Amino acid sequence: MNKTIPIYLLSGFLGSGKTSLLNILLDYCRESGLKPAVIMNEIGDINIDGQVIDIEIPMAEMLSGCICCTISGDLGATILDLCRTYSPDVIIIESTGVANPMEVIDSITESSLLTEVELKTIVTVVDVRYLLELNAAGTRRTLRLMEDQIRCAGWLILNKVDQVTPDELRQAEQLVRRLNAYAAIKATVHCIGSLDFMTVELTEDTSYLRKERQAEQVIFDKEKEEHAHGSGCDHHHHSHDDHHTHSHDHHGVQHHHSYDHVMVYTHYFQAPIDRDEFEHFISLLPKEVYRAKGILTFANEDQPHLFQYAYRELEILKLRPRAEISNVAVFIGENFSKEEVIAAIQEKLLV
Ligand SMILES: Nc1nc2c(ncn2[C@@H]2O[C@H](COP(=O)(O)OP(=O)(O)OP(=O)(O)O)[C@@H](O)[C@H]2O)c(=O)[nH]1
Repeated sequence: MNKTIPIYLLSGFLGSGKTSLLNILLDYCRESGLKPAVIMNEIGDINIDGQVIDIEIPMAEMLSGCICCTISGDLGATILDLCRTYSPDVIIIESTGVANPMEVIDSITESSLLTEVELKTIVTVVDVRYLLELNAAGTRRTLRLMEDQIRCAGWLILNKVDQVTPDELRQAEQLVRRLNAYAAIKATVHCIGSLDFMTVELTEDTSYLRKERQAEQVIFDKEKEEHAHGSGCDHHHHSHDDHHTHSHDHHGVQHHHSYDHVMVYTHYFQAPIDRDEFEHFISLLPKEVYRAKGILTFANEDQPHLFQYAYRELEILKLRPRAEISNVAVFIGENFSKEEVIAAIQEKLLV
């Protein structure tokens, strides 16, 4: 009999730490002798994060869209293809930071009709400082998406706790607990120590999601009548069809897309750039560009570098990429002017 392949879905807003968690999970798989396969989804047209994944690990890239909507139809086919080609012991999906996990569940459920896969759990990584900032500012759209990601989780990783005080961490814990009364919560730095769910889930049959979805169908009918609440995957009273912003229509309820307020600009550099000038350029980025990442060749350095910029923090690491990759940077944010970014690149970096 075929074994059922567990799927873990990593969720969380842009820059929260999903790839950091993915790398920890992959290390765990290697140490445990498990054969993983990875699906990486990026809203940009290039997979920067995938370059740090071990070349031996089968990886499917789903680019230029979000698996929760624009390319959701491809996810089932991608899962099927990975299963048939590699027979992995486990599949880990890293969704874009703007994905609404409930939509992804639909695609995974569809693929489970075609092959023996089961969504084990959704792990949502939360940047605690950013969550508190958005909550204090009452910034609706992004906050709402983050809240949906939190509601959907079976596990919640409160990450980047090095950037908040103990009191702020308590506030964040209370906030996420109000949104999700049932998820296990772990506070981490760089997602370290967040592996409990993998070890627990791999040995148990946690079909809580399936059970909830059956319950949701019943509740949905009731809620449609009441048309009462506006959000989420709350484990008790969630209705899949009324919880978020999405562009298509489910059961007659119109939605807007979760991430159409998020913009992406990809810049291909024609020549190596000066590292100091690059760091200066990054420090001047408008606050509307809250996430950037890329692979860069610096002048007078032979090895390429991976750069990560998330909410004013820049990190640059040497890299041995999986594949030959261009000198490229992806800028992500809300309502920023691509022309201004291009002009700044030309002025400050002369490329
Ligand atoms: N200070 C601090 N930085 C962190 C922590 N966790 C991750 N980072 C940094 O935050 C940046 C983004 O981390 P990623 O793991 O790439 O986040 P992500 O969620 O995969 O990002 P996207 O794929 O763009 O959505 C990187 O520079 C990380 O090194 C943390 O706990 N503390």
